[in-house]
Amino acid sequence: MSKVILVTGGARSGKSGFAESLCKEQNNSTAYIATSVAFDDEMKERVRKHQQNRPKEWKTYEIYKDIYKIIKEIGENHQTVILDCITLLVNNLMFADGIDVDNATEQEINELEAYIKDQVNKLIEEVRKTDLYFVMVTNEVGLGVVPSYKLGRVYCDFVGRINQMLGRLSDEVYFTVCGIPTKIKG
Ligand SMILES: Nc1nc2c(ncn2[C@@H]2O[C@H](COP(=O)(O)OP(=O)(O)OP(=O)(O)O)[C@@H](O)[C@H]2O)c(=O)[nH]1
Repeated sequence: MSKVILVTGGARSGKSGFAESLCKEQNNSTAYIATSVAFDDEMKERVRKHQQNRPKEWKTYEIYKDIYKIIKEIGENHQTVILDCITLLVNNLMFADGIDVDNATEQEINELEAYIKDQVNKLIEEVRKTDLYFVMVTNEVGLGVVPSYKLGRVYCDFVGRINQMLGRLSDEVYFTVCGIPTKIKG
């Protein structure tokens, strides 16, 4: 039976490190799903350090679209998965494959959100068919003020609602503040 865990928190709250420690405790074959795309040199350097610092035995998959399609294969070869992170998955689906949000109609925005939710739902559905210990990292993006520009508001709405959906679908949820994780579900 699978176990699905969601770790949320602000930027630099220690959420990725905590999620990795949960996976290390499992002490078995682990896959790392990276949803980020390194666009600039600073991000490339960040990614390089992450790769250097995680256990050499972990297998890395760099993917943000149709992740559900590789879950069966991952489930056959690994027992544990860390997906870092949901926020960049939403970001990339919005910008790489999505629409010009600033000039989009309400219907186009609703369709884009439905598409991203469908990607996330299918992912969890596939995970539930496996015995994976599946840890997802996300950002708690809505703790500040509501952005004054449309793109920011749409992004916060998408991530907030997808986090709520994942909160419902996860067996355990942790909230990380100042490097301290607190279990808020399970
Ligand atoms: N493409 C790619 N991205 C990676 C890889 N390893 C890590 N990342 C990305 O690095 C990001 C996490 O980096 P950080 O900015 O250091 O962490 P953070 O989540 O903001 O901060 P914390 O809350 O402290 O964890 C995630 O979005 C990952 O997708 C990799 O091998 N390839």
